[in-house]
Amino acid sequence: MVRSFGGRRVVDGVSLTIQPGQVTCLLGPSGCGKSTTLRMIAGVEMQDSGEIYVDGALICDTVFRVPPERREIGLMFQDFALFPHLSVAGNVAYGLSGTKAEKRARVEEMLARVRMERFIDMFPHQLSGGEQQRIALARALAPRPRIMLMDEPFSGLDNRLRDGIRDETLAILKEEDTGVLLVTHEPDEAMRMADEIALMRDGKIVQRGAPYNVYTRPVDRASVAFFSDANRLRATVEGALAMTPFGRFLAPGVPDGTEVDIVFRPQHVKIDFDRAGVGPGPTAADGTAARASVLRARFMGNESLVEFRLDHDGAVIKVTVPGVFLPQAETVMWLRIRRDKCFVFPAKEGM
Ligand SMILES: Nc1ncnc2c1ncn2[C@@H]1O[C@H](COP(=O)(O)OP(=O)(O)OP(=O)(O)O)[C@@H](O)[C@H]1O
Repeated sequence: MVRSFGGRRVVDGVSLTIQPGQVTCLLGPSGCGKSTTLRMIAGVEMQDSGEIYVDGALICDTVFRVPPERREIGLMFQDFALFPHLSVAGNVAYGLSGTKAEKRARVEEMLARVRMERFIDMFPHQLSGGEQQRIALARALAPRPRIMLMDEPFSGLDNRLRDGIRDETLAILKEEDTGVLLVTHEPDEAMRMADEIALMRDGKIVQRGAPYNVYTRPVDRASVAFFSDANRLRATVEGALAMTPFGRFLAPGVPDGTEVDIVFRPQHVKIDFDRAGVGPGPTAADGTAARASVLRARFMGNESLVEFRLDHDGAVIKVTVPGVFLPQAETVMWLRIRRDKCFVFPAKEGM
């Protein structure tokens, strides 16, 4: 699908398949086109080109268009948007067809599913944020949508509530066997919820896969950096090898003279104390140790973040260590990088 605003391609050739019972997370930084993609699928935004199918049936191309309310798509957005003048029962019944008794039965079933039966005659303003969120889920699922579209549905909730509600929501969606497309800019949320992550940047999906694969086999440096802090060493390739203070890295197929970035996460750096100016010897798993001095160290709760300055070229390397580790500034130490956790990417200008 493609959608441009003012000559800028905000969604640029996005193609997605959502499977029943599976949660696909469209993950990316603010403004990359996630919501616009979702809005086109929902039918509240028209694509410039592209087609949308539900269960093999065309629901929208640039000529033909099933209206949003007939797409059998459930929607859930950040602000819940419950109807304030309708009771909980009225909200959940909205969008249901059938006799009064059938509607009532489905409302009761859905409220039981979200453990909100007691609230059936209350009004939205009498409910907490978490309770409203559950009603919004019940309302969206009541008509048995074939796909659920969720746009940052948990971002209005406070942190402590969020994890619990996320897990509950996920369990209910799985029970209902609904296919879900969930938009989020939070990697943690995507890792927690997704069967598949579609990583989006500048209107394009740059990578798709199970959370583990997207995290451990990123396609470029920006993808590494999107999930966590990322360290970078820039090096020039000679004879398919990139020389760094941490030893040589393989750069197969990269022409001589090309610059590459060696990228690694702070949790994959090992620290050793200096022993009379000597560090640990080189190993196949961790390469060569490089001398560095502590710039600053901060306690982060579960871990400590220590920033080092490399003797070699003054580059700053971030290292996380579980628990409390707060060495004094200027302490000399030796750093090694876990070789199996490093990525070698072509260097990009300005990055
Ligand atoms: N109706 C519109 N008119 C003009 N520009 C728009 C319109 N809707 C979206 N845009 C622009 O398209 C880009 C993508 O917006 P979109 O809301 O899809 O991003 P997003 O990835 O969902 O971001 P966020 O997480 O901040 O919601 C933004 O730069 C936005 O300003």
